[in-house]
Amino acid sequence: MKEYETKNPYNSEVVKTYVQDSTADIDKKLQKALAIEASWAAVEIEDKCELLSNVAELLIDRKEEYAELMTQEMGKPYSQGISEIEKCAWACDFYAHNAENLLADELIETDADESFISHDPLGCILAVMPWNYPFWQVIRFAAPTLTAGNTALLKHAQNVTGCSLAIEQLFLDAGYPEGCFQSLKAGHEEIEKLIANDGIKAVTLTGSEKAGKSIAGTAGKNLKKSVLELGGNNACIVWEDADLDEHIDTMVMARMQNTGQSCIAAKRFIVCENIYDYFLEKFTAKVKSLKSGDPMKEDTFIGVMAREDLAEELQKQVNDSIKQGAKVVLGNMRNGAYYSPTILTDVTEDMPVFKEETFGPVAAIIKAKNREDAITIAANSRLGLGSMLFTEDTDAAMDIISDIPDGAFFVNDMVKSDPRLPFGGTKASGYGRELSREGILEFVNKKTVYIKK
Ligand SMILES: O=CCCCC(=O)O
Repeated sequence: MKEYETKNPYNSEVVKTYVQDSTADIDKKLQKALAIEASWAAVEIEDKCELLSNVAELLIDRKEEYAELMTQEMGKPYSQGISEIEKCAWACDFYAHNAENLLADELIETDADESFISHDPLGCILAVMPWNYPFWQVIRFAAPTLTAGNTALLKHAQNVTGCSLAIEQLFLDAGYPEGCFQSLKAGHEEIEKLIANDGIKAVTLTGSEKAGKSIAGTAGKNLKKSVLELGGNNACIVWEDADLDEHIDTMVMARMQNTGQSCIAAKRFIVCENIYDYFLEKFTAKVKSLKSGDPMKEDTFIGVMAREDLAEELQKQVNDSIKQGAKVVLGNMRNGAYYSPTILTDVTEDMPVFKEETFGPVAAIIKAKNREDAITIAANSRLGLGSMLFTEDTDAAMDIISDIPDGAFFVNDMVKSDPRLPFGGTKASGYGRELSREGILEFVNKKTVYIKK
């Protein structure tokens, strides 16, 4: 029997001790999922959507409880936890209202009497999810995937096991049949075995590039589909005509949300030299004004990082960049899992804070000669989740859409997910899309039906 603890990163107190699932426990859960696969797939779409509306309602009723749980387990500022749960409810409402249309047969005229694409569920989908948005990342996958008629097994990050079990209970309380959505308390070794099992039809991962390579490798070897949402090193490009008075708060939010622990955060600020000094002055002033502290307090914006080792790793990336010539304008102070909001200038393209994803409150600022130079610097990344551009010249912004090699391009706003829009990356940020029509169609059999009468 293997036990593990979840720990509050703010005060190091143990939140709870759990017993890890054995191989037999995991198999039992898989068998339970398989046992209801056909009956769940046969439930009318209207009824599935009603259950999803129940989830949305319960999320809103329980948002304080769930936000507190996230704060305890991974240090998310409470108020940002409330917003996360509200966003989960939004995604559930979106699919509750739109799934029927999105899954409808797609008629295609051919020389058959009738030809169309139908969308059948695949079966049991394995989801491997990270700790940074413990509810949102799961709901982003589960709301469309269950509504398409699949069942799901969730392997969540161990430090958010309480959230993982709360989500399982949430689906049961909303009226989903037992076995439709189950949480595993499993280690990585079990996941490899599970992917190879015939009962698992596909796998989705939100996580690191290393985890992506391993999971996609196992999935590929077993001819299973995978969707990967991996890291990001998003550029925030600031052209010389950007309206900083209007947008500086958004730019700061783009980097510092969730204490900087977000794949889609702005990590590299690439600023045209004509506006550089004014940008740095305003950006620094705003970052300085962010309140750090007890993540349970309503007015705390910067909490602790989810684990002390993550804060240490981040500080190492910063210190290695300083050795290569980066200058600290603000921050670079660590106390346990707390890492103070940090701004680095004189960042060059060979430094860790430019080349690697920084998963915490660190802004790397790079000066660009002009608009073209800024775009070239931004595109120099192995990752391709998204880019944002701030400019008053939206015609010029439209002209460079195809120069942005990422999964998303936002102009005068931060890269963010929205249930109505596809979400996913290119290059080492992964493949496949979540949310919107694209997301609900990732885990269906797009069956060609061709009928001659
Ligand atoms: O780490 C990834 C964060 C994704 C947040 C979102 O979907 O908005």
